[in-house]
Amino acid sequence: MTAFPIATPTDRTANCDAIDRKGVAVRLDGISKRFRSVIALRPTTLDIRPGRMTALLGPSGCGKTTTLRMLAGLEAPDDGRILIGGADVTRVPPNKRGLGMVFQSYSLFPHMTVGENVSFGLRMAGVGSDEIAARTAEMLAMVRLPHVESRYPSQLSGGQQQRVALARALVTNPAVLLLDEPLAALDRHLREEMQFELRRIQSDLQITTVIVTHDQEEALTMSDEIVVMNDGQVVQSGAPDDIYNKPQTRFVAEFLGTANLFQGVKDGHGNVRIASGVGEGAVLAHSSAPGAAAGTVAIRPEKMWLRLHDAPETAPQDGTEVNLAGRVTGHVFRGNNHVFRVEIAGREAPLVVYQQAKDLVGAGIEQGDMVTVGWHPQNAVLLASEDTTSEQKGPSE
Ligand SMILES: Nc1ncnc2c1ncn2[C@@H]1O[C@H](COP(=O)(O)OP(=O)(O)OP(=O)(O)O)[C@@H](O)[C@H]1O
Repeated sequence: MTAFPIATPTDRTANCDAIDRKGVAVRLDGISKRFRSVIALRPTTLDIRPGRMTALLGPSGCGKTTTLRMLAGLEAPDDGRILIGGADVTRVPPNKRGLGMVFQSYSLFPHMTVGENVSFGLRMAGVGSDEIAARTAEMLAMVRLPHVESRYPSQLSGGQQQRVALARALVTNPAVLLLDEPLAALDRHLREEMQFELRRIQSDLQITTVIVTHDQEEALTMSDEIVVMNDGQVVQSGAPDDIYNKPQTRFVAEFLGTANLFQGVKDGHGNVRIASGVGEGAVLAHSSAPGAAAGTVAIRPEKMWLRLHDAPETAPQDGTEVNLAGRVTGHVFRGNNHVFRVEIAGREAPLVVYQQAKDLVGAGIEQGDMVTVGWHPQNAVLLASEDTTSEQKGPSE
C-alpha cells in the first residue's frame, strides 16, 4: 500500500494557489533535521530548478531520503522553510502540496486494477467519470501501457508496475514529482530502459522532478542537475558534466566514477607540479586559483592515454603533456573499453586507465608490458585543499 497521500487538483487549488503548475521552483531554505543524536541533515539551502530533473546523489545515510521526505511533508524539518512555487509549504500536509511520488517498492494497491490504481487520485478528488476515463487512458498511453487497464498489479512485470506507479503519480497533474530510488528494484536492462522512459516523460511534461539515487550512473544519465550529498550536507551541485569533470573534492571525484590522484605543489605560475617521486616537477594540472600551496590533483581514467614503452607517440603531443613510465599489472576488457592498471615506481596505488578498443588496435598491450601513461594537464583538476591528505591513495575502482 502506498505510504503517501496523493495530491488532488482540489487540494492544490485550495491550498497552493500561488503555485503555477508548469515548472515550479522549489526552495529548501535553511532546513535541517535530527533524529535524537543523529544529524540526518545539517542546515541546508538548496534551489531546485523549475521544469528540470534534479538528482540527490550520495552514499547510504547521507541524508538524501530525509531531504526528500521533508520536501514531501512526510517529515518536518527542525529549522528552516520549504517553498514550492514561492509558497511556504513547511506546515502544509503532504496531500496538499501538489506532489506526485514514486517509491522503490511499487506501492500499487494490489486489490485494484491498473485502471483503478491510476485513477485513484482523481476519484478521491471527485472528478467526473468521463474525465477519469479519458485521463487514465491518457496516462497509460504516456507510460506506454495502453492495454493493461483491467489487469491487476500482480499480473505485471516490475518495470510495468513502476510505469503504472508513475502514471498514478502524474494523473493529478502535480506541480512537483518526487522519485525515491524508483528503479532500484529493477534489473539492469529494465533499469536502463526506464531511465530513458522517465527522462522522456519528465522532459515532455517539463515537470520539476527530484530523484533520490545512490547510483552515480543513474544520476549522470538522467538529470539536469546533480546535488551530491555526504554526511548530512550538500558537498557540490551542478550540471552532470561539471560535477564529473570539475569535482571540487576528493569525495566527489571518487563517488562519481574513478579518479587517479596525485599530490601536487603550485609553482606560482599557475601550474601544479608533481611533488615528488617519478615525474617529479612535471606539470600535473593548471590552476591559478588562490589557496594552499599544495593539493590533490585528480585525472579521470578515460582522459589518459597508454602506449607501449617503445611505441611511437600516437596521441598528439605539444610538449605540455605528462608522460610517466610504468608497468601493466592488470587488464580487463569491458565490451566498450579496456581497463588497465598501471604500476608506477614509488607510487602506492596503481593508475587506472581506460582505453577505447579502437585506440588500441594493433597496440597489443598485455599484462607485464612496460608502458607510458600520459595526459594533458588541462584535463586534470586540482581539488579543494581540504583533500590534501589523500596523497596517492588508490582510485575507487
Ligand atoms: N526515522 C528515523 N529515525 C532515526 N534515524 C533516522 C531516521 N531516518 C533517518 N535516520 C538517520 O538519518 C541519517 C540519514 O538517513 P537518510 O535515510 O536520509 O539517508 P539516505 O542518504 O537516504 O540513505 P539510504 O540511501 O540508505 O536511504 C541516517 O544516519 C539514518 O540512520
